[in-house]
Amino acid sequence: MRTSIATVCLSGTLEDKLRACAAAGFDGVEIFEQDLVVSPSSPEEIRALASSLGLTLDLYQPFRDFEGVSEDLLEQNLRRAEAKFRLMQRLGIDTMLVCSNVATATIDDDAVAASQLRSMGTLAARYGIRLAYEALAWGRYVSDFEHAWRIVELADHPNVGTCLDSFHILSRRWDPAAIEKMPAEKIFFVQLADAPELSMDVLSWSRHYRVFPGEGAFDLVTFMGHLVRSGYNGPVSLEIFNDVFRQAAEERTAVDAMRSLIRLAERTSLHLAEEGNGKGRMELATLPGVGEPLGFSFAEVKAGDPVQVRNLLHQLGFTCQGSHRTKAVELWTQNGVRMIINGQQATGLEPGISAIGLDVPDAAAAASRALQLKATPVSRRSQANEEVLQVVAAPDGTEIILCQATEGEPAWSAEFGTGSPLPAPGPVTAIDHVNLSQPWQHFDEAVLFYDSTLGLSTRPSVEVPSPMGLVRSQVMRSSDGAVRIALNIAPPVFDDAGDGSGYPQHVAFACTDLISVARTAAARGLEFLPVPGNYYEDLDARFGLDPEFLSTLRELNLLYDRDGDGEFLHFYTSTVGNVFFEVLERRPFYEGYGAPNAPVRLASQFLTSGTARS
Ligand SMILES: O=C(O)c1ccc(O)c(O)c1
Ligand SMILES: [Mg+2]
Repeated sequence: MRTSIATVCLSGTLEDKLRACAAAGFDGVEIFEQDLVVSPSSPEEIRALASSLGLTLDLYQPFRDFEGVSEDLLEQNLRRAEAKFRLMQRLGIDTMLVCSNVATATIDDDAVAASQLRSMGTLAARYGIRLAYEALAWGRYVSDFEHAWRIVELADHPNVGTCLDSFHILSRRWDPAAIEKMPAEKIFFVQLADAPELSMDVLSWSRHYRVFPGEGAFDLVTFMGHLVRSGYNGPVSLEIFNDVFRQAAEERTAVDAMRSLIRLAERTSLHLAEEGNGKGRMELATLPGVGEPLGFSFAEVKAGDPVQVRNLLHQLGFTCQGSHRTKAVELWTQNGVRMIINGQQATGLEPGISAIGLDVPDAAAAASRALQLKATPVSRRSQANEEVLQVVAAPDGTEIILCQATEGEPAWSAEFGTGSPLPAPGPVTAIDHVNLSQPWQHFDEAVLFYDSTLGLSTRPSVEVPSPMGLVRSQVMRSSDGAVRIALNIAPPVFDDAGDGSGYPQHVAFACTDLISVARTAAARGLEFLPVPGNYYEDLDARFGLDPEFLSTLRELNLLYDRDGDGEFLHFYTSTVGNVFFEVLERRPFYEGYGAPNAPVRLASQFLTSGTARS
């Protein structure tokens, strides 16, 4: 599959964009006219830069409002087109995107549109240029890709073909199966975009909310299946108009973009293996298939001064199982649940979640897959005869450690000298989930990262009101729920550095008896996150709880929820640095995360963090 990307997807100057696309591994780019018009570089310089970067210039776009016009206007439009053909010759680009007229068309007649496109094709042929006619979803008379195709057929000119753009097709819910009926050689170009389900006018949706494949709700795998079966083998190009990507660092966005295409190629290839690929010629690279993660192996908190984190873990029933032979690292356990306190290179650092260890069926394959998906490898300092761990960085910088699943204790735990005589038993049974705050500009990237590299899938996102603004929260989980990672967009008030780091994150432990964990913790002096009295009155109004039970909840600052048959009890510790802990009990078969209680937590954290205005 030849990969391409429109320069409009990225921030920066045209030169910045070209460098970022090349670095991310794209074969080519579409030059968006506006990027060229504002550039101080001449067309020849842009052509030379692209060539030196190994990028082909695949398309010049857009040419607007051409067809369906009066004879006078046609003449002007042809003159305008000819100027662009000359420019394209200087750039060395042979394909121009012509989008269906949205503004100046006055004649709703396919024969007229076709004959005007034919004239344009005859002119283009003199410059060796091909025209790819694209139906914009909000075109005046042509908004459907099959309609655009009928006009191309009527135009019947070798230099006039069509451009398919998944956004315009899927946003209008046209059936992409019709692509298979088109002769592949008349599909001159293909653009891909995904988008979240939104209820708004299609133009605003298209111009502001497109996302890379896999980050939205469109079925691009089926779309690609039809495309491959049509026999198309030209560039597959990303055209993403997105307000956030246009502000984010272009190198990262380009990598995110490439990751989306690599993942889409894999999914398409799997889909075609099931359904058959007809006359498909497109080569689709696959990736090492890896099973889903089986569970959390551990979570790691980095802390310059470990005292506060040690205290919290002790209060929650953990014991120190030992210090690492060679590093300032401690292993704390309870009943097989592992927490690492890492004091290496953490002098002066506020405590915060730095890594998550995931048990995977094949660590080497999982690491290879992640690297092929352009995850950033991380080398952790290790000495001879220590376990070498496979580590990649998630988009927010959290290190993801891919641990070979084993029966019993992992090999690396032998590197910790024995502290406590016995691993402590206790009611805590697992890490239930880890909650990570994401920089706002990398949220979609994070979702794609966890989906593509780890095989976690998304749950519907929720928005939680807090005193700092709405917090968007998205759970990614393995199919059996053994791994759940909740991603939150950090409200900017808490995020001075703009990288999510200012916002507290947490590890949630599942237990079998929340009230006993809370009582032990209280006896050991745990500072609970305080819960307001109003909350308990509301709880009583909603659920009519047994008065004794309600007063226990109130006494211990416990939160409560119910869904279907299941019940949920949980509490939060106070925050140290940037980390706090949650302990929860899922009484069968509660599947959620206590979403109605999230605003209570956020408001209480706001009041106790010193951020509140007095
Ligand atoms: O929003 C637009 O105008 C626009 C322009 C060119 C395209 O290829 C497209 O899909 C949309
Ligand atoms: Mg398009």
